[in-house]
Amino acid sequence: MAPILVSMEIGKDGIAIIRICNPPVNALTFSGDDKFCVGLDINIIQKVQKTGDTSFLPDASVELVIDTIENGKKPSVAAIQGFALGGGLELAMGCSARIATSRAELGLPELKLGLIPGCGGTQRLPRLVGTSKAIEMLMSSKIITSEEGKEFGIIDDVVSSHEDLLTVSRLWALDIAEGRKPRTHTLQRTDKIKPIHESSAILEVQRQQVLKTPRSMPHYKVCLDVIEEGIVSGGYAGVLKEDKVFRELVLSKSAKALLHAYFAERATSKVPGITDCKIKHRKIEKVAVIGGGLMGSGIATALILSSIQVILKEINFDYLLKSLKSIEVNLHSLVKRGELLEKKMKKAFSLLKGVVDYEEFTNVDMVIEAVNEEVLLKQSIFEEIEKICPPHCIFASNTSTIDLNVIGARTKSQDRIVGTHLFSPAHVMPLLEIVQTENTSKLVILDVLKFAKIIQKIPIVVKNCTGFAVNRTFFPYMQGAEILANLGVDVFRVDRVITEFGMRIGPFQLFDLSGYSIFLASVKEFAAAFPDRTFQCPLVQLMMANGRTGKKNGRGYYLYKKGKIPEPDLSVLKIVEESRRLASIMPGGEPISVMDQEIVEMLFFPVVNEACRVIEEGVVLRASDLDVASIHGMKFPSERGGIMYWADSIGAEYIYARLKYWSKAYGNFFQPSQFLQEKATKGIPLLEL
Ligand SMILES: C[C@H](O)CC(=O)SCCNC(=O)CCNC(=O)[C@H](O)C(C)(C)COP(=O)(O)OP(=O)(O)OC[C@H]1O[C@@H](n2cnc3c(N)ncnc32)[C@H](O)[C@@H]1OP(=O)(O)O
Repeated sequence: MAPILVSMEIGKDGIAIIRICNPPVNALTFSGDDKFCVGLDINIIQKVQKTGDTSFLPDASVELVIDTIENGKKPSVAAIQGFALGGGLELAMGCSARIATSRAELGLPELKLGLIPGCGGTQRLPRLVGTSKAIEMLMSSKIITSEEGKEFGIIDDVVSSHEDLLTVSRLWALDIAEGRKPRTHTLQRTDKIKPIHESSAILEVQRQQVLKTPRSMPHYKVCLDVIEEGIVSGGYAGVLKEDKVFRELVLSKSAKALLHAYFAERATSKVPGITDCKIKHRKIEKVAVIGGGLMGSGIATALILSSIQVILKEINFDYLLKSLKSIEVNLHSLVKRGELLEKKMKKAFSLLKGVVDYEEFTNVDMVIEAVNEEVLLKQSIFEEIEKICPPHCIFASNTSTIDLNVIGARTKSQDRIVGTHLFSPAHVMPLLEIVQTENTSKLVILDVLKFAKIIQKIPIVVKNCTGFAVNRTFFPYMQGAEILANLGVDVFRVDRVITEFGMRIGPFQLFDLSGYSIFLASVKEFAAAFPDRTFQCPLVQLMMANGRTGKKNGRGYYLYKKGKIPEPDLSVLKIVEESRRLASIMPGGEPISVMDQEIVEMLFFPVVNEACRVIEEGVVLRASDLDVASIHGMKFPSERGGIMYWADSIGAEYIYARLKYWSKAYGNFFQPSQFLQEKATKGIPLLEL
């Protein structure tokens, strides 16, 4: 690791400017060129986790932040630009004042990494913004703007430019040093902290919330305990407890898994042969979206929120108005949830233009087709846009199943065709699967990778195949649930066990939410591509024949009523019985008996198995891409590190043995892949290629 450059320069006014430079993001440093500090160097955390030796962690909490900065002889002022995150914001909160540029971003995201702040953040944040706000910021790991920071009480002054930052910070330092402004010691402040009984009540409400999070996430509750220690016994005692807990948590199972997920996510934007070459990406400023249904309107929402100009095309004015309305609803719901300012919503909406023809397509940089999954329709659209769009324009399809070569078969622009598979709702779900065919140019992939960054999506670059990486890998999860139901396992028990494992909802509720007809269309595609391992299950058709369409008509495995939590509909059990009779896969005609753990394994081991095939076929660049895909595409619990990390924590040998056993008992669906067998026999982790 290169040494961190520290410089100190004393100006004529007697104010010393300390700069510590540690590119690219100033990990636990004061002030580099464009980022204040993004917190403790995460590579150090990784080193501690690999070695089990916590002595690699800096002893900064008391000695540096309390003794030197907060209680030192001279007052200090934090001049913040870029990011002040984690330990970076904690250093700033130890200063007597904080000045930030208007574009600076602040936050304590440690809980996202399975940790709690370790430099006094659990103590100083409540003292600056009040207990409730501090808990909200900590629990959500949310990053806020400097304007919000000022409103909440973290930031003392916001300046409009980089040039003003040092000038204004210097003035603040002089004013404090010469007594014109008070020198504050955040840790000693009590004005924002409510009396103990009121604070305890706030903390108790949060504890009840935390109980709802998976058991494998201890740090949420521990964080509340540490905040409480500071309220009951004082800030200094709180800092000491925080330091102790931080060091324990670094080595916890969930922190290791979450850090793996963090590094896996970082890796996805690095594509050998593309991002390491000297190709320069082009700007994507104006995008046409074709089709304004659920996906298209979600995509348009995501784009305008990222300041991209959007032309939304529908086939007639009726449909167009509906699409524009959906986008408006999407934006309003973000405002209502406090995730978007009214002003920004208006600006976003002004970037949208609805059309019913191709006239406006002459100067777009990219087209994203998001119409129904009909091959002929998509082919004619691509043929049409090739005639109208400029030669640099990228032709993207949001298809989740159809072969991109088939979609682009009637064009000459094979090199410009790419898959941009977003997940619904597209303005909320963070994953973007970028599908490259053998003809897609490197430049187009590079452009779409940059585009992903602009629209704040996590990209994974995958090869063209049925279901691509995410749907293909997770299709067996839904099929596994159907098999279990037909083997005699209660559908509601399956959902309960799976949510206890950490999935947000169980597979049967997922059937209800995603819609039965979409699932049936996938079964058709998968049966054609992988006939040997696709289970033809009568259950979904039976549900539809009984007038159930899931959430759409309020009746599925669950009953859906506006504003109410979905309730299991026990009358569905008769339909499940009928399916069991038709499928006839119960050994000896009797329901099988399984432990809860086996339910988890029978659903997720087939996923691991398919993931192995996806890796072997080179559909993904690295096995850890499937961890990212599982967390962000399927909501696999991040504290388990993703599907492959979780599989490795169990071991390929055990997974192989279980699949082999089930394949003999229940059929080919469970047949272990060659890749898994090899890894199991050689004892090599699945993440190791
Ligand atoms: C004691 C304390 O309480 C404990 C802590 O502080 S724990 C650390 C808390 N801080 C964080 O979690 C911040 C993590 N970083 C981020 O969220 C994002 O990187 C960011 C929002 C700061 C910047 O995003 P962006 O501008 O898109 O740049 P991004 O590509 O992510 O990062 C640039 C490089 O900096 C690295 N980096 C970012 N944060 C880092 C950190 N805290 N330590 C070491 N490296 C870091 C990234 O890995 C990346 O390296 P790479 O190019 O080799 O992959």
